[in-house]
Formats: sequence, C-alpha cells, structure tokens
Amino acid sequence: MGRFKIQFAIIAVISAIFTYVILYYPSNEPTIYIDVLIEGVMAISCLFLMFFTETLKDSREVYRTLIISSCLLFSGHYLDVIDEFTISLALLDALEATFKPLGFLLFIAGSYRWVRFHENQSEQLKHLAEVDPLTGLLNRRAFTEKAQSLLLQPFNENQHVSVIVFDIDHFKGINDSHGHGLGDRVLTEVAAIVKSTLKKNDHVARLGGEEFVVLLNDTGVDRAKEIAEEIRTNIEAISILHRHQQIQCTVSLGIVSEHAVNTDITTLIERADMSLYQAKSDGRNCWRVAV
Ligand SMILES: Nc1nc2c(ncn2[C@@H]2O[C@H](COP(=O)(O)OP(=O)(O)OP(=O)(O)O)[C@@H](O)[C@H]2O)c(=O)[nH]1
Repeated sequence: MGRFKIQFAIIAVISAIFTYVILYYPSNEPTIYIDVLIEGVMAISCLFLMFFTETLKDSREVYRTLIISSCLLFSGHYLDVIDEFTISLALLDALEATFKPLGFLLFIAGSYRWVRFHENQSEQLKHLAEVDPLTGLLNRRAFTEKAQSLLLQPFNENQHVSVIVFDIDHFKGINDSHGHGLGDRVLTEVAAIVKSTLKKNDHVARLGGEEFVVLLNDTGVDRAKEIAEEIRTNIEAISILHRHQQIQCTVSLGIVSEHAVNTDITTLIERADMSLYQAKSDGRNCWRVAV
C-alpha cells in the first residue's frame, strides 16, 4: 500500500507541474466544462485501473500489458482535460490521438490475456484435483464421479459393465528392499502398462497406495476376464533395472460384472475388492471373479 501512495504522489506531482506549465497558453475558445468533467472522470478511472493492475502480478505478461495500457489511457484523457484550457497545441493533439487508441487496444489485449490466464489456471487446478501426480491416472474421487455419471446413462437391459480392482503383490517388500524411489517407479510403470492395455473409453484410476481400479464400459464377464489376464501378464513382464538387478512385480485382481442398469460404482468396487482379497489368499498373481 505504501508503494501505491508513492506512485500516486509521483503521478500527481508530475501532472500538477505539467498543468501549471501548459496553462501559460490559455485557450481563446470557451471552455466546455462537461468535456472537462467527462475526460477528468476517464483520466481518474484509468489511474485507478493502473493501481488495480498492481494486483495482477501473478501473470507478468498481463500485468505489463495492462499497466502500459492504463498509463497511455490516463495520459490521453489527462491531455484532453488540459487541452480544454489551453490554445490548441499540435503536439498535445498528436499525443492524445496516439495514446487513447493505443491504450484502448492494449486494454482489450490485456483483458483477453487476463481471461485466458484465469481459464488456464482453473484448468490446472481442476487437473490437480482430479489426477494422481505420481502416475498421471485419475484419483479415487474423480474416478468415482466419472464412473457414477457414466452409469447414469441410459443402458439397454443386455448391456454389462465390469470393474477390475487390482493391487501389487508384496509391494511393501519392494519398498523395503529397494527404497520408495523404486516403489514409485514400479507404480508409474504399472499405471502406464494398464493404460496401454485398455481401450480409450475404459477408465483407470489409482484408488490409493498400490491399489488400482478399471471400469470397463459395455463389457461382460468373459471379456473382463480376458482383460484382467492381459493386465496380469503385461505387469508380470515388467522388468526394471535397478542397481544391476532386474526388479519384477505381480498383481492380484478382483473382477465384478453386472447389468449396467441399476448399479452403482461404490458397490461394484466393494464387490471387486472382495474378489481381490480372494485372489490374494489363493496365492496372489491371479484373478478371481465376484459371484
Ligand atoms: N513407493 C510408494 N509406496 C507406497 C505409496 N503408497 C503406499 N505405499 C506403500 O505400499 C505398501 C503397501 O503395503 P501393504 O498394504 O502391506 O501391501 P503389500 O505389501 O503389497 O502386501 P499384499 O497386498 O498383501 O501383497 C506400504 O508399504 C506403503 O508404504 C507410494 O505412493 N509410493
């Protein structure tokens, strides 16, 4: 706030000196006070714009554009005010005719950039709120919302939807033996493999820790089993070189398949989770189907 006051004072002093010097050339035309009032209000508004712009420093580009535009607009309107009191000076007229349109164009450009900047920021925030930063997959909340809205679509009676929940086997052991950095690499590799195994309109998310979920739209149990087996074998084939050692991992999977009508994602995940525990207790590195 202190800096605002200093800047404001500097502008006020410069304007006062300029006004004092220029008023030595009194106009021989009658002064139109309504024009003085209008231009005065415009000049003061531009001055406010100039100081409001201080708050837009999040984006240097927008800040620079708007500060230049408000300076030009202020100068243009201010020259117009004193022009009412002096004889017509060609230089003042030329400056005024340049500053005002240029300031206006920059104001439009700056405002456009400001809107774009905020759009980008809210897109980034949305992305951060929906995506797991390590794997780039959807997080649990975003997945649940997406899946729920997908399940609200009208389906015919024969359409099925399937969910696969899977979990990396003995992941704690991987972390403990090779460190969390390697554990993170395994999570990233697993996520990439699953993504490349699925079709574009299937959804995959990281539920948390080393647990993942896949939603297979319009997919019955037979196809879901095939996909689960593909995921299992593709993950089994992962081999990460770490300190001269090849690190491998396996997953256990639970599958549930339901009529798409009248089902909800929370129940599907819970049932798939139970099958996943069955797969774990049956020796891991396998899939089981909910009955
Ligand atoms: N590197 C890493 N580890 C994580 C992350 N999130 C959770 N973990 C670890 O994942 C491990 C999960 O261990 P457990 O729940 O015992 O599961 P597990 O060892 O895979 O055993 P089973 O599932 O029974 O085969 C814990 O050691 C957590 O610290 C993460 O983002 N990065």
